[in-house]
Amino acid sequence: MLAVKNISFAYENKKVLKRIKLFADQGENIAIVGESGCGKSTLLKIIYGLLAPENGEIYWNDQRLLGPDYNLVPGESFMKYVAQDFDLMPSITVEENIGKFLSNFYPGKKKKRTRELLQLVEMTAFAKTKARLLSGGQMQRVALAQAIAKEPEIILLDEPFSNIDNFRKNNLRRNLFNYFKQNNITCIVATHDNADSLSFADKTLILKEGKIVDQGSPETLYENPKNYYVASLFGEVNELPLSLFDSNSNGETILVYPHEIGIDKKSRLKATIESSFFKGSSYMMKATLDEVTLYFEHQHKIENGEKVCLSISEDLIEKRS
Ligand SMILES: Nc1ncnc2c1ncn2[C@@H]1O[C@H](COP(=O)(O)OP(=O)(O)OP(=O)(O)O)[C@@H](O)[C@H]1O
Repeated sequence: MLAVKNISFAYENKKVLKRIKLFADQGENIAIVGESGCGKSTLLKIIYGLLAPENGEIYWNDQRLLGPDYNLVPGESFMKYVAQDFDLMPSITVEENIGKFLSNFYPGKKKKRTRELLQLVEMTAFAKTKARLLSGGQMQRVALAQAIAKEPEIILLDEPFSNIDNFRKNNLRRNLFNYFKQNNITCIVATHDNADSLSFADKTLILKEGKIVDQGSPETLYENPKNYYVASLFGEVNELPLSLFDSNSNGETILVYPHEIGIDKKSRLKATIESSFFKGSSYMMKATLDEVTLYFEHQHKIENGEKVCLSISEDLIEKRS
């Protein structure tokens, strides 16, 4: 188990992390999400041992991780870290870049493992290509293969798919996160990508200005967001005055995702369409309702200026208010 206990950190006198607590079981996948600059990368660097915390302790099982003030070479043998800037050796091939993390003692075993890793990150076709000729996304895939070459017990990933095109990203993400589960590798991933934090995380931690403001299963955080900040990390969300639905309300607001708003001719909530955005499987409609701007999803495009009656289920209003 990874136990991060009350970590605080400042760059010179700029406080960046405040009393962070994080626990991850063996094989657990934890996503750290939050706005840019909230301290996600800094937290990973501290866990890995690149930065020394001002206060607090980190343990892997019963072993205290002492950090850069005690280790000449950062990191521990059971832990790997893939940063946003991956440093491959430019003048050697992809397979050599991966192979340099494997033992030369059994050449047959090394070859087989390199092949496996190339397949996992879908880079087999580039095995003989020099690293300097790769695109950013291809380099990122090689860096991921390097990190898992020796089967770490825990892996720290900083925006692991940020340079990878959508075409490959979904498959690669499934392959890797399944691989971690199958091999019981603990994974801590700092991410802006909802698919990482919603679809694959066992637990999501929400960071704001260096503090954990909420944590829980992705379903719980998504269904019962504590506030607008939490909900907005998962995508578009409306913060609507409760007075739209309940005349007795006292300035309270309610969070509603666009797909939770429907059209119902019997509803008294009459809105005017302002614009529409094609999203592939649906349209995101921008509308105004009593001078409030809101977004809702609809299967078909509706023309600007048209009036529609919108509805939100009473159960949802009760749950979120
Ligand atoms: N080497 C540094 N020296 C001084 N300040 C730094 C340094 N690195 C990061 N910071 C500051 O610390 C804060 C946290 O940065 P960090 O990179 O951890 O955020 P992040 O949540 O990972 O951001 P992003 O999502 O944009 O990668 C930011 O305000 C950043 O400007």
